[in-house]
Amino acid sequence: MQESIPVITIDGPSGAGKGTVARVVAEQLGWNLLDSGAIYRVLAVAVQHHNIDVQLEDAIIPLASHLDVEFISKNGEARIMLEGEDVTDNIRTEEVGAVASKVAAFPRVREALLRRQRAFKEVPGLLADGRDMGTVVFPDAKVKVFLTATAEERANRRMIQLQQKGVDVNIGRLLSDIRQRDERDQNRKVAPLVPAEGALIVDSTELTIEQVVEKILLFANDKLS
Ligand SMILES: Nc1ncnc2c1ncn2[C@@H]1O[C@H](COP(=O)(O)OP(=O)(O)O)[C@@H](O)[C@H]1O
Ligand SMILES: Nc1ccn([C@@H]2O[C@H](COP(=O)(O)OP(=O)(O)O)[C@@H](O)[C@H]2O)c(=O)n1
Repeated sequence: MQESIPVITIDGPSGAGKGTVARVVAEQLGWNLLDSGAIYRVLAVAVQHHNIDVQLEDAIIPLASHLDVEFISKNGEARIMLEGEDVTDNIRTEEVGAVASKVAAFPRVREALLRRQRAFKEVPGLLADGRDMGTVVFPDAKVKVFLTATAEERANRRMIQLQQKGVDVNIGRLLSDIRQRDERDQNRKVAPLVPAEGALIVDSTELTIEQVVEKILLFANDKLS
């Protein structure tokens, strides 16, 4: 029964560590993983590829409904394909993140992506990360977490992450991009970024990845037992 499949949601702002922590927890539990931000990012790349104006909700809806995205494993590595093209790396730029947060503000675009996200709920369980996993997509999830950190710490983490990939970065620009994205994600009319009711709020500013994972696993064990 679909209803009995357990779900853990991790929502929060950019750079809080959601993706990293969700991956580790999913591996430890042997559960499936939904990186919902990747879907919005793929849609952003599709909008760019098809030269669609990012302001035009009506033009983006059909693209969202028929988004030809596949999450596959190639040589043991998780890859993301858009219309047959490997976009795993292109979707991770700050520019694509900014476009993703613009298309994500359209209610009917979000609606068009709902079913696709819910389809990730499969046995033995699901770890879902994003902005509205606990509030809208999986409101019945037994375990909900809101992971955050200061904007300065998140910009710093993003800087280190980009530098490791050999990308030249400006910390001032990163911080202002993160603040703009926070502002858009928190203030949009539909599915704004807010902690779900009953969510465990974890501020990771002063915590290591291992400490965050431990807190979530303890909370999950308690809620699921
Ligand atoms: N608690 C932490 N302390 C230090 N660095 C972290 C922590 N959590 C995540 N990171 C690093 O911060 C960067 C952004 O993490 P990520 O999981 O991509 O965040 P999000 O999915 O919330 O945007 C990654 O390079 C990750 O390794
Ligand atoms: N469930 C989700 C996930 C992402 N998004 C949007 O998609 C953008 C990119 O999401 P992401 O999770 O990949 O971003 P990062 O936290 O990795 O920077 C966010 O800024 C949100 O605007 C959303 O609206 N709802």
